[in-house]
Amino acid sequence: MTGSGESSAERLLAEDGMQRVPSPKVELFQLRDFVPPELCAELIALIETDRRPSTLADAGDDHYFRTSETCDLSADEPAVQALENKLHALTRIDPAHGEPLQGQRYDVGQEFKPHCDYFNPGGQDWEKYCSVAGQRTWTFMIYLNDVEAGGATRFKAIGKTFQPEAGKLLGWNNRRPDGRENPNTIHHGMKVRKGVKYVITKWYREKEWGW
Ligand SMILES: O=C(O)CCC(=O)C(=O)O
Ligand SMILES: [Fe+2]
Repeated sequence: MTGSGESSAERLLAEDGMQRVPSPKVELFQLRDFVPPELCAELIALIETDRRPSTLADAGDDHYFRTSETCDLSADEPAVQALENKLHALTRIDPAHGEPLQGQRYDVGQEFKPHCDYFNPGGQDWEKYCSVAGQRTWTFMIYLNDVEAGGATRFKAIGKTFQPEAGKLLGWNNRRPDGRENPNTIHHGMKVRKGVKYVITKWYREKEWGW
């Protein structure tokens, strides 16, 4: 355990099958089959049970910005704990720096418009969301199912699009090498055209989350 909110490219690339997007503009990784099918199914079932409309920091007046449904996944659930353990083994980030795992469900037509996961320093919500735990450091996102059409995640600054694929993990560093926020991490959870899309997102913080 590192005792911090940090992972590293070296650590992630030590994992069999980990692929790094060959761009100097962002530290972005993909790992297929990170979550086995049975665990994906259990996590989907939990999201189905608990979902509610998504909310958003700094959303302004755009109610169509994030139209998916969200669910905070309770760490008391064995499936959630199993995923937390897998993430810790992979990233070595101290779990105390993690926000609770968040599940999302997108129906046909729903999306999460282009955004960065970090909070805007000096933005309206900075004090509210960052005063205790600090900025977001790394994001890890897992697709829980294959989607019939649409639902890809597009990183437009680097021209890279990922297709949903059951069990596939994406991970990226939200900061540049000098520690400032990296706008090249901008990404778009594109509209689902057919079927339903389920993902789980894990965001880590500079400091302990405090729960
Ligand atoms: O659903 C996606 O493809 C993107 C999700 C996302 O950007 C997030 O949860 O922060
Ligand atoms: Fe995001």
